[in-house]
Amino acid sequence: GWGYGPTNGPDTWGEGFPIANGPRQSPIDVIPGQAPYDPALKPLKLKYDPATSQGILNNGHSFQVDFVDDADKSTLTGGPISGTYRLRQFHFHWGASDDRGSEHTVEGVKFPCELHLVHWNTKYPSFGEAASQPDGLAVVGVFLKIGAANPSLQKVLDAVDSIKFKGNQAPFPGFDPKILLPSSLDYWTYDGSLTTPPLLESVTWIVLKQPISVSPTQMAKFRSLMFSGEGDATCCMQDNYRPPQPLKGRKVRASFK
Ligand SMILES: Nc1nnc(SCC(=O)Nc2ccc(S(N)(=O)=O)cc2)s1
Ligand SMILES: [Zn+2]
Repeated sequence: GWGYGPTNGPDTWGEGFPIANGPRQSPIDVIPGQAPYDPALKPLKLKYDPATSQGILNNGHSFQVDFVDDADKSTLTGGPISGTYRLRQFHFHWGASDDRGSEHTVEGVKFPCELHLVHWNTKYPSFGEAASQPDGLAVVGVFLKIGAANPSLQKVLDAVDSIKFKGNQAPFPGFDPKILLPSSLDYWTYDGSLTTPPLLESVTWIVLKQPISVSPTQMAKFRSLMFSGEGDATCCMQDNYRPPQPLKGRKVRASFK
């Protein structure tokens, strides 16, 4: 199956998923000077209930924290979207070294890691249904920048030893993802896609301008995970990011001046 290696990585995804060369693919390089302030954009409203956090899973491509999404308890409203989107999961993308790892870039600047909080539009009956609709998903992207150790992030990283291999999962109750967000919710927004197969063009991207911090030691913790199952030889889960894709005429808007 698809992955991030030399024989199954992003450059090969178009073979199995032709939409890889579609008109609204993600990630992109954000160029602030070409992303005008749009006064019509509303502030982001993120209301997360820690009681909805459920488990943490190594899915062989990243690791994710899954949320119970059978009620409007952890939601995203406002911002560029209309209606209510429910939080389903969050996960990360990172590099083998601190000079790369993010999916979105800012004027070519790569960050060592990027957090994605994945939400789906409740006008559709399920995540799976929403994932195939042009307004079905909304993903909040947060850059991680090398600096002081991040105690909120450490709560997630402390669980990583229990999910080292593909398919490993563990309970992860009572976690409030709001503590992972930066103090400013200023954002860039554009119409895009899932950044991994099936690369569905159903995502309203909301990329926060302000990064959160991560220490080099914390980055090493991300890289201690494995792409492979127990017993397989292959090495560390790292460089699990897709590079920026062509804008193809899309406009990026800013929520801030
Ligand atoms: N009917 C369907 N069920 N599930 C899917 S795709 C599962 C899924 O959540 N994929 C996913 C892939 C990439 C991203 S990302 N990196 O945030 O763009 C988020 C989510 S399609
Ligand atoms: Zn992602």
